[in-house]
Amino acid sequence: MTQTVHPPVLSVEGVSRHYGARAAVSEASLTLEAGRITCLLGPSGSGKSTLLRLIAGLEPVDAGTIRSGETLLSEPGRTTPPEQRGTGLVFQDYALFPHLTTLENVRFGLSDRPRREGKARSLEALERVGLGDRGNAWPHALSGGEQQRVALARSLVREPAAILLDEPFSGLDAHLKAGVREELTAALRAAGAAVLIVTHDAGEALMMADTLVLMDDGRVIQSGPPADCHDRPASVAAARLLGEVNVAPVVVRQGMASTPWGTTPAPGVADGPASLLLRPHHLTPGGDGPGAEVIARRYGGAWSEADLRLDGQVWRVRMTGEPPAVGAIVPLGADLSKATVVAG
Ligand SMILES: Nc1ncnc2c1ncn2[C@@H]1O[C@H](COP(=O)(O)OP(=O)(O)OP(=O)(O)O)[C@@H](O)[C@H]1O
Repeated sequence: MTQTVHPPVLSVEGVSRHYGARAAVSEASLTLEAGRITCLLGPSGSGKSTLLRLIAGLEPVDAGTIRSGETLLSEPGRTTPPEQRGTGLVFQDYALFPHLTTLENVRFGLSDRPRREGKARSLEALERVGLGDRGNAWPHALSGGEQQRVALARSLVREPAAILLDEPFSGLDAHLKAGVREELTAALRAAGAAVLIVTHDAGEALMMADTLVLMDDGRVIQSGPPADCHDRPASVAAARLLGEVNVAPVVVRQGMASTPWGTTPAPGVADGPASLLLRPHHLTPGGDGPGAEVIARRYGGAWSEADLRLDGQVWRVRMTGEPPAVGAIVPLGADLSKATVVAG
């Protein structure tokens, strides 16, 4: 079997950035690989944009290093300027020049090259994002998604080894987002560059990323494939970043945690109080689980929700079909193979 190789393009190791006494980014590490999309996800103020600016070379690091292969790009006291880093940046608002055509906007990225070469390469970049026939269009005549692809083409035309995008879908209407996301993902994958996308939308990150990097309070709290981060969260904060989760206190003894459904492994968690994490769709009313009281129900069409109380703990359950009536006592089952036990 052949294995796809994704060479590291950018290595960020232990970088920090302070504003006054406050650390916006603390000892963050990540690796961007060729042909792979990494999504940086975190709540507002967690340091995502600051980390992106450090990687782009728009700000100096206070600690740590950023390297491209063997080349050192950032260390305390030394920052290679953005235009010399081989990194393309796509801003939130696309920042197209309204008085330049689509082709001229893209060619602007190559204004240091001979005119003929610049034009040929710009056309090629527009073709790569599916806009080869829109070179003469003015930005205002393009949809939001098309403008975004022009911004991407302007970045791609310089053939960057890495492309950084800050909240690329935030300016788009909800009904456009899914389509634009697919188009942009396809164009980015076709380009073969290492891609970093900053977002605060968990659904978006889960769908787009090959690798997720979760940030909270300036720190990287978990990174890995989306399904691993979702199903095996490293902490309560990491679990909450990727969607709703039940958090229940449990006690760990000799590597096993006791739950209302029996014991479950708690690898690496010290004996004593800990937290059991279970997503609402891994709980089901019915079967032969212990009896729980329905205290709330929300019918939602394809998916419905109910809150069930069991031994003083309220569990959020997500199910297909109608939820049971409020006040009913129903058996509550859990898929313990999907449970995670974390410290704290
Ligand atoms: N230039 C600056 N001067 C002072 N503080 C800053 C500056 N830039 C960012 N901060 C602070 O650093 C922290 C991280 O900000 P950052 O913009 O990186 O977060 P974020 O995760 O991108 O947030 P959002 O999703 O809201 O854009 C915040 O507390 C912010 O107020």
